[in-house]
Amino acid sequence: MTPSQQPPSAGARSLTGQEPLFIVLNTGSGRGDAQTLQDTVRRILDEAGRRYELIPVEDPSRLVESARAAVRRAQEERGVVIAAGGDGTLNAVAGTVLGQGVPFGILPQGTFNYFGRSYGISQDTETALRGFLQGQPRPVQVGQLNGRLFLVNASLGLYPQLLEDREAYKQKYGRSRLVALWSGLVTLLRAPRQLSLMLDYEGKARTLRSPTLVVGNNKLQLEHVGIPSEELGHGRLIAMAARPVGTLALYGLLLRGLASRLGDAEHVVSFAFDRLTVGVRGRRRVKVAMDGEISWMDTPLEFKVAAERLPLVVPADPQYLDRS
Ligand SMILES: Nc1ncnc2c1ncn2[C@@H]1O[C@H](COP(=O)(O)OP(=O)(O)OP(=O)(O)O)[C@@H](O)[C@H]1O
Repeated sequence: MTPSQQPPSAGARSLTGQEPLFIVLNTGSGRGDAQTLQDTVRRILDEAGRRYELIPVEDPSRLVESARAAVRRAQEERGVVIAAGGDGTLNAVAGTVLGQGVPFGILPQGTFNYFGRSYGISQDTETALRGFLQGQPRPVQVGQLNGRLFLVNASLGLYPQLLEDREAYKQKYGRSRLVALWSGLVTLLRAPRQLSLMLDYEGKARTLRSPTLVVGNNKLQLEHVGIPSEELGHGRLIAMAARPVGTLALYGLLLRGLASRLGDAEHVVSFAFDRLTVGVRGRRRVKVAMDGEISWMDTPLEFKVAAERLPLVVPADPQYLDRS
């Protein structure tokens, strides 16, 4: 049997430490210098005597194409695909890895790095890479929106707007969590539009007027905004929406959310599901954000837990675990 004929679950095979590594690296991610990052990766892998190929991507519109080529090589040579970048980059590479029988490693380089942080994978490249070198794959749950993967969250309405404005602020004022917070406040000063949502899940149909709907697959982020996350990860995702409130109350609610106390608010509805269909009255297409990247999608939207798990390589030795 050739590697490409292996069943998809073979991606969770144990690593021997001899696999060649195909590293897709977004040179535009994070605040650090991409050259320093590449030098660090080369130094550690040369020292460890590992065979590897660095695939730097300068134009992010070519990320998926580069990731597909890396997956093909990894299938042919029983290798591992590693993504280096922010959650957007990890999303693009993970989307090509899922179901292909190839283990997946990450070197988080973004601003928030919710995905890596929730599995204890360090934002420090050296620690993350050393952790990878002695790590093993673990199957992790990912979500899908209309068939496209998300690692951390997928959303529509106000939340994608917040992200789009944040990106514009980032271009102007640089990358920091403070700039992200400030741009969020500015977005809220413009009156957000209410959406008429028709939700269908677990055999229930309900309608909801809300400026935004966010579906989360990340415990850390849910805990950060104060939403209960116990049901997450057992084949369930968590949806959050603001109940219909006046504009002024909405500002209060969203400010509380930015201050990490969204879950306290009686105006937030959240529920767990394995499959959720969302219609949006009067809209055939809506703007959505998936792991921070914005795109347009046809309605109705279908959110679900992906049937396949992603074989994420996580550090086996606790000295490399980093939850900061
Ligand atoms: N799937 C994708 N398709 C097109 N462009 C992408 C994709 N993923 C990321 N990008 C772009 O690549 C650049 C780097 O994104 P990435 O999310 O990797 O890092 P970041 O922006 O530093 O992280 P953060 O979102 O945490 O600030 C951004 O300009 C982003 O828009």
